[in-house]
Amino acid sequence: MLITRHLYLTGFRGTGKTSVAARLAAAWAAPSIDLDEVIEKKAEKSIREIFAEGGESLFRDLESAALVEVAAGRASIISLGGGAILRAENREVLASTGVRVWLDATADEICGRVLADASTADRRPALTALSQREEIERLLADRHDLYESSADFRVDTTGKSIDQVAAEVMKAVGKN
Ligand SMILES: Nc1ncnc2c1ncn2[C@@H]1O[C@H](COP(=O)(O)OP(=O)(O)OP(=O)(O)O)[C@@H](O)[C@H]1O
Ligand SMILES: O=C(O)C1=C[C@@H](O)[C@@H](O)[C@H](O)C1
Ligand SMILES: [Mg+2]
Repeated sequence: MLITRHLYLTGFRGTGKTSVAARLAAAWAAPSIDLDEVIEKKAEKSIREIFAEGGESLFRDLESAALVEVAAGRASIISLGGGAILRAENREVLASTGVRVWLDATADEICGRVLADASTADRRPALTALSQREEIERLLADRHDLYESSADFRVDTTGKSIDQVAAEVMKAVGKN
């Protein structure tokens, strides 16, 4: 299937953006881009190293630059970092260049997924001084309205398999 606009997957860490993007890309034979990976490739550093060097503000600057670059490219399935919706300039790029699907999940579900996959926690530096569980709860609550207002569709992933979520995204955007 030929996609004519980007499909952006937004949502908190561990909601399945990268996993679902891979499924959609396979189903539609469309390119899939992971914004966190683009940032790491361009910087030639891991996200953890970028945070260690310049903190969250350096990471957010690199994230905004990477988003502008991929948004200008060929129509793709683009999985975003969990905080890509924080900056207004990013939200404008998303709204004007693609369809935005928010993958949501409860804090319990996210904790379970992140704890089950130790590499996820390792690849994502802490953004607060809170415990992992408290950080997830706090940021989910703080970001809720931004995720909501930055989305054309919301898909609740709690208790669903990656294949089920991918099928719901396809249904939501009207391409099965
Ligand atoms: N629906 C699901 N059911 C069970 N496990 C899932 C589901 N979606 C994702 N996972 C698991 O949760 C972990 C995180 O998934 P994934 O990397 O796709 O999330 P993400 O939203 O891209 O996270 P990040 O923002 O950290 O990049 C992986 O171990 C993945 O296998
Ligand atoms: O939730 C966040 O702010 C982040 C999520 C990850 O995808 C990475 O983009 C980075 O670790 C920041
Ligand atoms: Mg991801």
